[in-house]
Amino acid sequence: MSAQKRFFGIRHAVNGLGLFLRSESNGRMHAIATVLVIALAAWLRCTAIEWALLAIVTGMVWLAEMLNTAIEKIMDYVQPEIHPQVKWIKDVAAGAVLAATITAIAVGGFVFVPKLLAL
Ligand SMILES: Nc1ncnc2c1ncn2[C@@H]1O[C@H](COP(=O)(O)OP(=O)(O)OP(=O)(O)O)[C@@H](O)[C@H]1O
Repeated sequence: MSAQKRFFGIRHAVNGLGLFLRSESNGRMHAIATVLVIALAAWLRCTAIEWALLAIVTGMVWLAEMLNTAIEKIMDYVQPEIHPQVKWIKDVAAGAVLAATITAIAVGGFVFVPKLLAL
């Protein structure tokens, strides 16, 4: 792949991130939550491994939410009418976001709660 093609690929991906943040209230919520997690981790002086765990689960939530949003948009485009199959697809995609969020909350709890209790 040429360097120019690679550059434009990254530009489209950055554009996608911007679209998600501008058009989706969930995107802005994730951005605020991410800033809060970073601030809390810095304040509580997390170790490198704790930072890594927080980064992984935060990234997982972003990944799940962005793919869920893309799936919702595809379904609204190809099948705007009510259909049981669309319900199944959208519910399962939303379930992936929930699974990632529960994991992130659990890891956040394991990392932050003992540090907060020790203050
Ligand atoms: N075309 C459809 N046919 C059947 N059920 C649908 C359809 N569109 C939406 N639903 C149901 O409504 C739910 C919400 O779908 P919608 O596309 O409104 O997502 P949303 O409210 O924008 O979700 P999110 O909060 O994740 O952005 C789906 O999980 C599904 O159960």
